[in-house]
Amino acid sequence: QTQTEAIVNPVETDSDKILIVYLTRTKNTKAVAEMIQEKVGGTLVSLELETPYPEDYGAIVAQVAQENETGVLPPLKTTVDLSKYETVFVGFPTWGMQLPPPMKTFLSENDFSGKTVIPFNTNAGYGIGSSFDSVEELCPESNILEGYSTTGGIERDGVLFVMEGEKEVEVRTAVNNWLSDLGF
Ligand SMILES: Cc1cc2nc3c(=O)[nH]c(=O)nc-3n(C[C@H](O)[C@H](O)[C@H](O)COP(=O)(O)O)c2cc1C
Repeated sequence: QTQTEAIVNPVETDSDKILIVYLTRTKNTKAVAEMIQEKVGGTLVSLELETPYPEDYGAIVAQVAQENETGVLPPLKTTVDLSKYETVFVGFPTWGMQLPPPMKTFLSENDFSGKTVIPFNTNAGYGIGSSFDSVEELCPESNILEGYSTTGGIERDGVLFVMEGEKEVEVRTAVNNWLSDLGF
């Protein structure tokens, strides 16, 4: 079925028209973004805030919880001209079982209508929460393809970067299979 869909509605494989935007703190999501780029090409962009989050884990958890509760969209330092891109991969960790506030800012501030949007995620094992649903809500006029998610770090327990050794091999294989299924 996936192959039929790919023929009917082929994904854009011209790497000039592919953008990979990601948010990362401990670099697990960044590692997945780089694996995607190795397979499909495209431009990699890391989302940076005007005012960076605190280094301290407890402090960032508290700040994100407050932003999630109040709906505050933290201003971004990163700006991207989306006009030349047709396919946008958006990568983020799960934060407070939601889409992280900076990615909410990015998706709210830019016009994704008519574009293909593909989410990817790392998390501490509790899953994507409402994050993929939020991508759909914030990009109502986009063609959202099936996303990819894997476990990353567990910062609460002092586990930061895990995308090395066997884990890296396993994730690279899964990412390549997912991208093939999408038609890349
Ligand atoms: C502020 C904050 C909130 C988090 N909330 C969750 C969560 O709700 N569920 C979960 O599974 N992991 C949660 N995590 C863990 C991250 O999703 C996980 O470590 C992820 O792999 C980090 O990605 P990164 O290395 O790209 O920053 C949270 C991490 C932070 C810093």
